[in-house]
Amino acid sequence: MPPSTQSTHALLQIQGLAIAAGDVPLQTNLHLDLAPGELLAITGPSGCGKTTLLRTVTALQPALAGTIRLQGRTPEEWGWAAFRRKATLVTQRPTLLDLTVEENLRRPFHYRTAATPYPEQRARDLMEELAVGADRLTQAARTLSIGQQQRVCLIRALLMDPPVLCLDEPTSALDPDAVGLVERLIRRLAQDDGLAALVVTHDPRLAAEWCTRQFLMPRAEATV
Ligand SMILES: Nc1ncnc2c1ncn2[C@@H]1O[C@H](COP(=O)(O)OP(=O)(O)OP(=O)(O)O)[C@@H](O)[C@H]1O
Repeated sequence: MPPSTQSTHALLQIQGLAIAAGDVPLQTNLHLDLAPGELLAITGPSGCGKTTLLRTVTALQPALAGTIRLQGRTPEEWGWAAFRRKATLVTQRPTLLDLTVEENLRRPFHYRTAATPYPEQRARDLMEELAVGADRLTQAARTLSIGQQQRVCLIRALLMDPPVLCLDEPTSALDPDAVGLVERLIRRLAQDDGLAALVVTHDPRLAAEWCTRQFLMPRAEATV
């Protein structure tokens, strides 16, 4: 059997996926399904390709083989930009532009593929809920602490309402109180709105308590 974890009503369906660093294969024949509301922890040894999997699933780098379908359609069928809005990566290291927090949050809504206007009140509410504070919307984003920046990156992704979030070590820079706030928010969105997530983590508590299933990725097939 290939390494796999399956669910019954797939929102995201990954079949026979081979992921690589350059052209060196890290994992082959991966099969993963994700249903609405599911939070799937991706765990495994350092260097096995967890981040690479998230980058491949969000169409930021090509797969060596296999198919990815979101709501039944491949990235090519969605169009790359539209697909990335529906399967959105929040990277481990914050990636904020040298602008204010609010300008960063508004940025994705400038593009043609944005279907809705910037949800100003929701942004304020999420800034409060994650204890960054709505008063920081006018602050230069890169002057926030790394933990605050990590939460702003999560808020930026959530404002686009993606059906699938790919979270790479989402709590690595957070203190325990902030971890609790992020956990409560993600679980509520999963329960109430059917948000699904792939969550890469080295934290066994996060994998066991936040997530509804776990996928343990084996060691990389080749050393890069
Ligand atoms: N752009 C790249 N060029 C060369 N090697 C790369 C590149 N990206 C990833 N790799 C290599 O691919 C392998 C997998 O990296 P990846 O970041 O996906 O692992 P990971 O499982 O997320 O690791 P960790 O748990 O340490 O974060 C590593 O050996 C890494 O050095």
